[in-house]
Amino acid sequence: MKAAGGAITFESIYDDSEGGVGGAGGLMGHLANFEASGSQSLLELIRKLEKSEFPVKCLVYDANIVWALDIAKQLGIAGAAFFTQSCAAIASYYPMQYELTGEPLPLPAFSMPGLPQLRLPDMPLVGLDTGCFPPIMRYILKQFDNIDKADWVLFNSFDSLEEKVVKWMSNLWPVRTIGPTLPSVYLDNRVENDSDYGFNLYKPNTDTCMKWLNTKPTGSVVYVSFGSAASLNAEQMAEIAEALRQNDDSFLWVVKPKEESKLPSNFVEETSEKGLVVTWCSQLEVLAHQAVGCFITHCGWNSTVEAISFGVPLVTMPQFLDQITNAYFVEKFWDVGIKPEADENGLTTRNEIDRCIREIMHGERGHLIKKNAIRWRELAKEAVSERGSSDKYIDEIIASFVAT
Ligand SMILES: O=c1ccn([C@@H]2O[C@H](COP(=O)(O)OP(=O)(O)O[C@H]3O[C@H](CO)[C@@H](O)[C@H](O)[C@H]3O)[C@@H](O)[C@H]2O)c(=O)[nH]1
Repeated sequence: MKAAGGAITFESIYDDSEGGVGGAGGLMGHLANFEASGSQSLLELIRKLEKSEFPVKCLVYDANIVWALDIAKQLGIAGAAFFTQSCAAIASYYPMQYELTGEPLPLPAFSMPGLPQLRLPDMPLVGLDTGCFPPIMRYILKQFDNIDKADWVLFNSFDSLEEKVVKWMSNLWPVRTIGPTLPSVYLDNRVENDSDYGFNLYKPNTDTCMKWLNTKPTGSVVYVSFGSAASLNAEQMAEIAEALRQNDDSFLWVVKPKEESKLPSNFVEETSEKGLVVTWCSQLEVLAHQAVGCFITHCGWNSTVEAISFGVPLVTMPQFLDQITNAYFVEKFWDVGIKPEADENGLTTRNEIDRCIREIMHGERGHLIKKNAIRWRELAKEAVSERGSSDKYIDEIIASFVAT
């Protein structure tokens, strides 16, 4: 598949919910408002484009936005659901939808040896909500309401990474893995000038991070980030801080502005010789840097795929939802990371984190994990290279519209 920088144009849809997620109705209120105003605005946009040089042939929508598919169908265009979580995570939610409705599952649930079948009351939602079945879970399961009508079901994954589950899921829907969905400059470098897609990405602190990483030896830095949504409690933040302080390796830690007050006092100043703390960074550039030797992560799916694509070993500290499944696959199936054990109070202690960093950075197991990580990195590249699985699927999908 060929694409040229600048071949993508952007249009916006209108969302009139005041304050967004932070508004009076919170997340659920925002989602309801978004449905009301966003669906109308999306409909108008597609109708406007019908008369343009580039009428819409297919609507690729975040699978969480189920109403987008209804609009595509209403307008007679194709709809492709794009899941932003792994195939395995989505497969683990799927039976819960049937648990909820009481209908029988159309096929036996996907099972992996050692991966427990999640049931509704087990869903780990720490930090998101309380109660065994909060509204957010109901919202997630809504993804399956109309999925049978989607023309394609896409994942930011690749076939060899999730072979068994992709096979299982293909009995349900027209599944295609099209990942890793990273700029080609980080993978096979086939697309010219694509690093920024012609627009400015949000990349704060890049110079600071790159200059600092450039001074560090290969594989010597521990990168720590918990993505955009997770919020650790102060006690857990302190344990990570002390682990990084007592460990001999250098570290680069992304601490979001709302978390900064949870750092032990004077931590940044006292560790400035070996550590850099920033509020955000360009994670792709950091993970691609040869100085990074391991990544302490919450295992959000994007971070997991990115680390796999760059061959960076992981220390996993999942917080909720799919992150638990991702961490499980990282350790047990792909063998690219280690999960520190939490104590009886759910706290992952400084000594345990430190032990895992040492093991990954300098231990025998770490050596094997690094080798595996490099193998997965090659498979990720292969998937998006000419005639690789993801490349072929993208061609197939595009060809299906060109033909119509
Ligand atoms: O300093 C940083 C930190 C993160 N990132 C990027 O931000 C994204 C973070 O995504 P992810 O790792 O998936 O974490 P979350 O933002 O927490 O993702 C939410 O959405 C994911 C996809 O649905 C789920 O897998 C997670 O559980 C959910 O928390 C990645 O692309 C990172 O490269 C940066 O660029 N700079």
